[in-house]
Amino acid sequence: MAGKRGALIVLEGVDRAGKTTQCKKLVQALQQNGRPAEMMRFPDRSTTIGQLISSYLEKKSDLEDHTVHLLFSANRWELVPLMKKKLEQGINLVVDRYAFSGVAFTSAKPGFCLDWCKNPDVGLPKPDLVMFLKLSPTEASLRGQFGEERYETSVFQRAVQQKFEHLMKDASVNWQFCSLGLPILPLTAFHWTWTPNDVIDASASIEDVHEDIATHSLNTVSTVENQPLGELWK
Ligand SMILES: Nc1ncnc2c1ncn2[C@@H]1O[C@H](COP(=O)(O)OP(=O)(O)OP(=O)(O)O)[C@@H](O)[C@H]1O
Ligand SMILES: Cc1cn([C@H]2C[C@H](O)[C@@H](COP(=O)(O)O)O2)c(=O)[nH]c1=O
Repeated sequence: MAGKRGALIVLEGVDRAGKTTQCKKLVQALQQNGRPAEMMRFPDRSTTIGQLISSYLEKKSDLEDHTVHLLFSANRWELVPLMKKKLEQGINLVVDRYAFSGVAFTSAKPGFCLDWCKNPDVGLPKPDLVMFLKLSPTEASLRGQFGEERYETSVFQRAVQQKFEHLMKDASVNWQFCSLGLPILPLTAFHWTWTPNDVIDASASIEDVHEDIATHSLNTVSTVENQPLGELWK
């Protein structure tokens, strides 16, 4: 590797957690700090594979569950050469969802184990930082357009959240946590406000969440620029 490489930064979370909003703000902030940055998102609905996925998510077509899982993964793999090229050019990539969504959403369906779901994504470029935006399904369901696409029910999102929590126990991944939103019912308070030691102190405001995300990202960008890119789950 000749020069400094860019960082691979991923934002994850349940639907409507604010990932896209924060990715856009982070790209702007990095650029304003003199760090080249671009946003990518998965699924990337612009490719041929992405269009199959999009039609499935919009409930215009049906796909067998294993098949759509592999399509989501293929959609990431088809973008790997471009991702590596940009990272080698020193461009920081801010990615809206990645393999963790792939595993969390499919393994929330009956009959899917975590290991089977992870396998197709083993060896993808490993994120230097994965930030998880935690939002209760109740609050998510109150945000714009929730319910239009497949998977957008509170029951399913709750199952997805549990799968994410399991994935976050994997210390081989550089997780950072953001806790958004206040608990609505006292009984759920412990669950939804629980955060591990390594916490981003995020409030519900877009600006406050952004500040935390930007701080962690700038640290990561500086730290990894001379380090080799890793391989996920290897
Ligand atoms: N911190 C926040 N507080 C209140 N509303 C927010 C916050 N962040 C984002 N929103 C709003 O919530 C909605 C969903 O935001 P956004 O599209 O960024 O989420 P997302 O996680 O990318 O959603 P999805 O994964 O479902 O596409 C938007 O209407 C956005 O303006
Ligand atoms: C990457 C990925 C995503 N999904 C799910 C998660 C969401 O419900 C949709 C994508 O919605 P967005 O508004 O475009 O973020 O797809 C999934 O099931 N598997 C995946 O790998």
